[in-house]
Amino acid sequence: MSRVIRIGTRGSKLALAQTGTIADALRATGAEVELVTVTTPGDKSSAPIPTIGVGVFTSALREALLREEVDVIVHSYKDLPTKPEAGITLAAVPRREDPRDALIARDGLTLGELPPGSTVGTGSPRRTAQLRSLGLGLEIVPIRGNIDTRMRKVTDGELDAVVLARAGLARIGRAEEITETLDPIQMLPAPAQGALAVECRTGDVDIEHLLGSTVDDEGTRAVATAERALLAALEAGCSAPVGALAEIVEDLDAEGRVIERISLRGTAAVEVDGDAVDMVRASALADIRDAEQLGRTLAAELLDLGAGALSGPAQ
Ligand SMILES: NCc1[nH]cc(CCC(=O)O)c1CC(=O)O
Repeated sequence: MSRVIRIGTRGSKLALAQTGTIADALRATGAEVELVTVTTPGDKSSAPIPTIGVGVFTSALREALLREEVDVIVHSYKDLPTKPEAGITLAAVPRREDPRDALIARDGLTLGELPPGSTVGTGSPRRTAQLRSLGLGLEIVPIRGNIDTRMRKVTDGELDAVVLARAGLARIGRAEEITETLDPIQMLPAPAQGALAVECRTGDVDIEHLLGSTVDDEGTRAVATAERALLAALEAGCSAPVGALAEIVEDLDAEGRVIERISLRGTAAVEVDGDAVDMVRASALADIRDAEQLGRTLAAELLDLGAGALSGPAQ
């Protein structure tokens, strides 16, 4: 392709690392690539995300794309609103990193080793609800800021621990400070956590094909589709925090041939007796081509189990 490909990115260390992987992959095909930094309201405000709303990190990038200031934009997939945006195409979902959440605690402690009353920082209603439902007597402290700012609260002794996405820590080179990678049995990640979403303008077929043939990963797209379909269906029916994790598993068909299926686990919070929080959980298996339907079916099951009795945005 003879034109220079302009990739829009937020300026944070994490965003630059994520965009850098896409830029490198495109450069490896011989393309000429330029990075354009876009500041978003989410970078300027320090208000809690549930207050300023989902989309704070993504709308400014999409506006720059639609104004033709850039040709490609890269998001953390989990930060994208579930509602599709007119004029914008999801051109690639690259192979995802480890989707799990991670604990960074003082003195190398694991979750089970933190004494009751320990302070754990997170701004995520999903992480808060799941930590509470573990019944460990932890005190959850709302925090915000970039990954380095959050980690500093542990090194400075202000908090006993923080919970962050493993993928983000790996991308900025701080994964070795993780003291425990949380098992999805205890902590289901956010839908599409660890995955990137690479968008271009609808109709920009050169770019769409280039992205589709260089950085798209079919398996990641399928698991992210299942997780996001679950989130979208629950957003429509409730406002509880939601966790989801889909994985590709090998199974046998009726004739005994090995086939790939998607296994999906989901959780959502339910309020019991005032402020006590419980989580409902469910899981299901489907053909890899039925990812979207699988997400919707599991969401319906969670709603039947009582998901949605809690107020606050799903994130
Ligand atoms: N909401 C902030 C955000 N968006 C993406 C990541 C990490 C990378 C990812 O999950 O893909 C993070 C930080 C975190 O949750 O620890």
